[in-house]
Formats: sequence, structure tokens, C-alpha cells
Amino acid sequence: MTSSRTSVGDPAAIRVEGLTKRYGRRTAVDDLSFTVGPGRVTGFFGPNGAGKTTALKVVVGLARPAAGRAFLRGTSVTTIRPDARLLGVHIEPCGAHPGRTGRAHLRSLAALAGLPRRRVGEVLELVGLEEAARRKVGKYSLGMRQRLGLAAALLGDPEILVLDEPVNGLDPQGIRWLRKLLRDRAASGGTVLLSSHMLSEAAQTVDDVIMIDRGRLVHEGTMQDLERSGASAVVVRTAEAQRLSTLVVSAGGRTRLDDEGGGLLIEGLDAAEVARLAHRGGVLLEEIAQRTASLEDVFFGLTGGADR
Ligand SMILES: Nc1ncnc2c1ncn2[C@@H]1O[C@H](COP(=O)(O)OP(=O)(O)OP(=O)(O)O)[C@@H](O)[C@H]1O
Repeated sequence: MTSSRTSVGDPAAIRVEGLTKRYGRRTAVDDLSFTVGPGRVTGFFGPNGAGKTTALKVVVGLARPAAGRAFLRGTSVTTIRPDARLLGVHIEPCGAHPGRTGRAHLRSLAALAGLPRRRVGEVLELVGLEEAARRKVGKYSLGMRQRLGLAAALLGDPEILVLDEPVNGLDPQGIRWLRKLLRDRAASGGTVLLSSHMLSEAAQTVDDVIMIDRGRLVHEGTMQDLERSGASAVVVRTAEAQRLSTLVVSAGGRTRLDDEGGGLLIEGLDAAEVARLAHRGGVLLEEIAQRTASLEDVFFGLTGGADR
């Protein structure tokens, strides 16, 4: 280990404090704070445009914040010296020239980082790109580009891995493969922070969750807690949905139209409470059922859920 990793006794692998980043008058990241622990895979979730890529760029030192700070192993990213053994990053565009082969791209990255050439062969094998490494990057599919980006991030066998939307473009087999690779890294003490706008696809990969919406933190905790927090919702069918909605909201619940079944989805109250409310308010229910919430439902509940 180098001194930059051990000099400060911060137990967090990544610490972000009050980060704000603006593009003109648009605030992409708004007073965001979170920590990422070592030996964990952490999911950085949020809808399209939530500010995930922007925040990750600041975390890895690729963008400057208007306010706030980011630390890797207790050292500010603004003062840290580049070290491929500490930090591996994959954020598109990865900078690979379309006319170069995957292998040539990785070789120049390895040379720049002062890493031995043999690492190129090792990471190509690790990401399953040995065959494709001879081909030009411009001919790669999205999934192959993801693997190449991951290979680049893994060159230094880094302690901290930051990946922006790594699941994008991977087929189910590729997602399973990535899951194992990232889980293995965490199991051996590594830190993985990955962003995704697809909660379900990434859910089985992550231990911890940081969720943002419109640049702000909406949830930070374990995946287990998140799954528990949205354990169920109630689906009802009624001709008086508007009136029932008003009753539910005044009793502290939330409602929205159920995308799947066309009924009314109610969160924050259980089925018995909804039935009582409907009975007292004289609302006729044609159907009522308890439904286990999907992670998307949980996400919806936390982010306020407006369709954007
Ligand atoms: N270089 C830029 N110049 C101007 N605005 C930008 C720039 N990069 C991002 N933004 C804006 O900042 C906001 C956050 O974008 P960002 O790409 O960080 O979100 P995201 O959560 O990664 O979204 P996605 O899942 O779609 O990639 C968006 O409104 C976006 O339009």
C-alpha cells in the first residue's frame, strides 16, 4: 500500500460532503453527501438525469464542484496523485479511439499508468475480450465497449472501482458475469461504486444503496433495508378512485395509478386500513389486494414518482 492510502484513518473508501455542481443555471448535483464502505458493492441509483454521472465525475476528480468535497481513503480528490492501484474508473466516453484495437488502447493506458504490459492480457481475459482485442474499438457492440471500459478500470487492480452504468448493454449472461466479478472484488476487500438507472437489474449485485433524485440524496442504506422499507402496497379497483385517493392521502398514504393492472396503487397503509377508510367514506371497492412492491415501486415512493 502507498502512503496516500494509509496516511488518513478514514474508514470510508469514498466520502462525499456537501457536493454541489452546476451547469450554467442548472444544478445537476445539490448539496450531496454520502459514504461508501470498503468490502461492499454500493449502488448509486437514480432516474435519468438525476445527476449520477456528474456526481461520479466529481468523486473521481474529473469535474470540479461548485461546493463540497470528495475524499478517497481520507484524501481529498483534488490533492490525490493519480494512482491506478487506488482508483479504477469507467465513465463513458472512455476515450478509446475507434480506429485502434482494444489491446492497443489498453496497452497505452497501462504504459501511461506505469503498469506492466502483462496486465493487459490479464484484464482482457478477466473481461472475456481476448478474441475481440484484435478488433477495432469502432466495431465493438455496446456490451463489448462496457467490457473494454471495465478492463481499463481494472488494469491497476484498484482498491476502489467506480463504474458508471456498467450494466447498460450487457445481456442477462453478461449481467450475471459482471455481478460475480464485482462481488468477488468486494469479498476480497475491494470497494465498488456503480451507478444505474435500472434498480432491478443492479439490485442483486449491491450491498448498499445511495439513491438520488434531481441531484439530491433521497436514500442511503443497505439494499436489505430498502427492500424491507417498501415491503408491500395495496392495489384497489374502484369507480371512485379520486375520492378514495383523497381519503388515503388525508390518512397519510400515497396513491398512484397502477401501471400494470390499471387500478389504484396505495402505499403507506395496509389493506385493512384502506378497506376501513373506503367503508367509512362510502367508497365501493370492486377489488382489493396486497401486493409485494417491486424495487421500482420503492424507488417511486422515495423519489416522489412523477413521470419525467
Ligand atoms: N456537460 C454538461 N453541460 C450541461 N448540462 C449537463 C452536462 N452534463 C450533465 N448535464 C445536466 O445535468 C443533469 C444531470 O445529468 P447526469 O448526466 O449527471 O445525470 P444521470 O443521473 O447520470 O443521468 P443518466 O442516467 O441519463 O445518465 C441533467 O439535467 C443534464 O442535462
